Amino acid sequence: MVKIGVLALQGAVREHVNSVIASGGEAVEIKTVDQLHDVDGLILPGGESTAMRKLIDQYGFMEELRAFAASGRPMFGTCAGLILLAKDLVGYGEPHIGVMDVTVERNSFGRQRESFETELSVAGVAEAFPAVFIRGPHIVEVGDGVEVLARHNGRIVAARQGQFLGCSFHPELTDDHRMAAYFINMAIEAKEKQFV
Ligand SMILES: NC(=O)CC[C@H](N)C(=O)O
Repeated sequence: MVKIGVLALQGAVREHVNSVIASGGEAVEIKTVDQLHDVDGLILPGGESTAMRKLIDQYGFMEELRAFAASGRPMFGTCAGLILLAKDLVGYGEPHIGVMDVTVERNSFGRQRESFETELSVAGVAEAFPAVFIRGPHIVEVGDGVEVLARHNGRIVAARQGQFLGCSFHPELTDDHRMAAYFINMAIEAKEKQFV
């Protein structure tokens, strides 16, 4: 069994923990840097990326999150978490963790639709996945080696680059746990590779 950490500084943490458990994984809330050494994959939840960034700096997480990425273990950013992973942010100076080769724009879906649910085809995950958007970002551009997994109205809203998975929506807020299951599989595969 793989152990998945959920960065627990701010945002929709508990829902991700429940979703991982429902998919047959073990889940732990990550509150201290040391706990990162003990997990096979890491989920960066939705919430508010600027608030999360402040706490990341305050608790000395930044260097360790980059080291986590460099170790090859999978990372899954949902909504604000995707913003944290992106190498480039539209109109927003320096990136945060800056490891996934995508350019992300924040708050992409207009005011009257700040919050909505829609069904998406997510490659390799589901033909009709219930996607909840809450002031979500979208991916403007992807680098080489990034696979687009889903679009909404022509905009990229889910992508994967090897160990990195990102989506604009909140897969943990419904009882469809196929995104969590997909990520657990990424962690299983990455762990198996270490032992070959
Ligand atoms: N649901 C979310 O994670 C919203 C993201 C938020 N709008 C941000 O820019 O960080």
